[in-house]
Amino acid sequence: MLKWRIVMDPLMGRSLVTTEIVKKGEMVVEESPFAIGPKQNSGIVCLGCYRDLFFGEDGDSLDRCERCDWPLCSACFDIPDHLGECEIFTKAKVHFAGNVSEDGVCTQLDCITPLRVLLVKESDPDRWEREIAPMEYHNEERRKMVDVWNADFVNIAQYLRGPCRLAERFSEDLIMQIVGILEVNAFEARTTLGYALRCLYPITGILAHNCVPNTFRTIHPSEGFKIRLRAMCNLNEGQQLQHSYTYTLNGTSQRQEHLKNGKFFTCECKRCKDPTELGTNFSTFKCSKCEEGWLLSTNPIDRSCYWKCTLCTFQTSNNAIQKALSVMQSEVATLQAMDPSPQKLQETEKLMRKYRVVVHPLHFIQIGLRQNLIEMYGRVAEYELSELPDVMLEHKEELCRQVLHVLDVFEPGLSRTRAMMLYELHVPLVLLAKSGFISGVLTAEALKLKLLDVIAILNECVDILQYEDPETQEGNLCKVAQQAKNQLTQSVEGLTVAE
Ligand SMILES: C[S@@+](CC[C@H](N)C(=O)[O-])C[C@H]1O[C@@H](n2cnc3c(N)ncnc32)[C@H](O)[C@@H]1O
Repeated sequence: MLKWRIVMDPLMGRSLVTTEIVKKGEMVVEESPFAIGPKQNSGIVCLGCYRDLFFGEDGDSLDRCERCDWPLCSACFDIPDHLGECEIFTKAKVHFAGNVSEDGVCTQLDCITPLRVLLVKESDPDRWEREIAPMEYHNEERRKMVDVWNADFVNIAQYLRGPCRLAERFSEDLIMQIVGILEVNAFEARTTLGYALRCLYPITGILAHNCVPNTFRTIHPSEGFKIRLRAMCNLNEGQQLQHSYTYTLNGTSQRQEHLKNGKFFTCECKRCKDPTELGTNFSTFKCSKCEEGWLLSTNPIDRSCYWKCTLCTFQTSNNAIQKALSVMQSEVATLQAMDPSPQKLQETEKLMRKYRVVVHPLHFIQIGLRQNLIEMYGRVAEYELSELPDVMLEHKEELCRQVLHVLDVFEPGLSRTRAMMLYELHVPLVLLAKSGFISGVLTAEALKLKLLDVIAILNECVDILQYEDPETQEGNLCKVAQQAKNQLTQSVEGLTVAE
């Protein structure tokens, strides 16, 4: 029996609920994509493997399909995904110009994924009617975004119907419906080499959004981009299945904006409505008047709200807060654009100190900076693991624990980000335990207990990552974490023998 069924809600439209109790980690949905293709606004990519391709200014490139001359690397010359559009482009003699805009976008490729959906619709009309036609596409709201709508209309609908000679097969309305369906419902996936693409899944696409999701998905590039949806925690019968359409480690105003502009709704989940973001203070500012109190939004889902101090009478407009946030975000973005280096690490520490007087220590800006630091400690020159003194290892440990603290609230249970953080955490813990033992601060018994704690941490990491495609970066990390766990287990056994 299926573990899900579709229900209708006047506010959310269709969503999925469980038909039985589902245990943490249990699979709820498994399906193959209806269609896959390049992301909207991508650069020039291979239409088979999505790797970036180099095209000269005059459109010169070796990576062109021999038949239609559209971008295709030599390894993908006979890939089935490309055959449909290849035939159309060849017949219509539409030349791929190879132009990219200043920001690196190749608009000529925007038509590919909608065209692939159109071709599957033609070959399997029943499946289209059953699975894709009922999907939401928010035409009314999309039309109001005049520039984007017009660009899609010209670059996709008119391009396919005009130069590609498909006017008799596909109407403008149908093409624009598919453009909307892809925007609202498609998932981003990565190939085994890490190149991005988008995939449209009929069932998984029905999932409702929540800023604290209760499911997690793995997409398997080595199995034709099959998707598997699992329970992140134990679920009751009849419980709505939810995942996050947005980045959970963004603050409420950022998540709200992304959902409004990209998915056309206002999220009214518990987390969004709570000014403290479930007690984490993920969007909380410091009061600039009394310095002791915290500034909290009076209504986080209303852009015209104001912010009030928890201790004094100070209040300020949401506009003022958003301006302060965008200044901080652009400072952070400048820093993030730098290649990892000792200078970048030091500047990140400096920025974190600077913001201490502006926002709560667990504010999302601070958590983002911590994530950057965690990645750099142990990996950049002068801060390599062998060079880190205990005090810096303790600092890395603390950074990891703070990120894990917010993840406990926003992604409770089986979360990929949590697994990555646990892996990062295990490194300073092992090194600190060993240096404590060598310096005589820790007895062999105390060392053993510490290493057993680390084994438990790696165990949880492997437990989460075991579901990933072994050919992906995450799947690879699972193997590495498993090896680290085995080595530590051996060390602990060795310790026991020595006692
Ligand atoms: C990926 S679709 C989900 C399936 C869709 N409800 C349907 O009937 O096909 C995303 C759309 O569902 C609605 N939706 C999903 N989660 C929602 C939520 N938490 N609150 C309000 N609307 C939501 C929004 O209209 C959103 O654009």
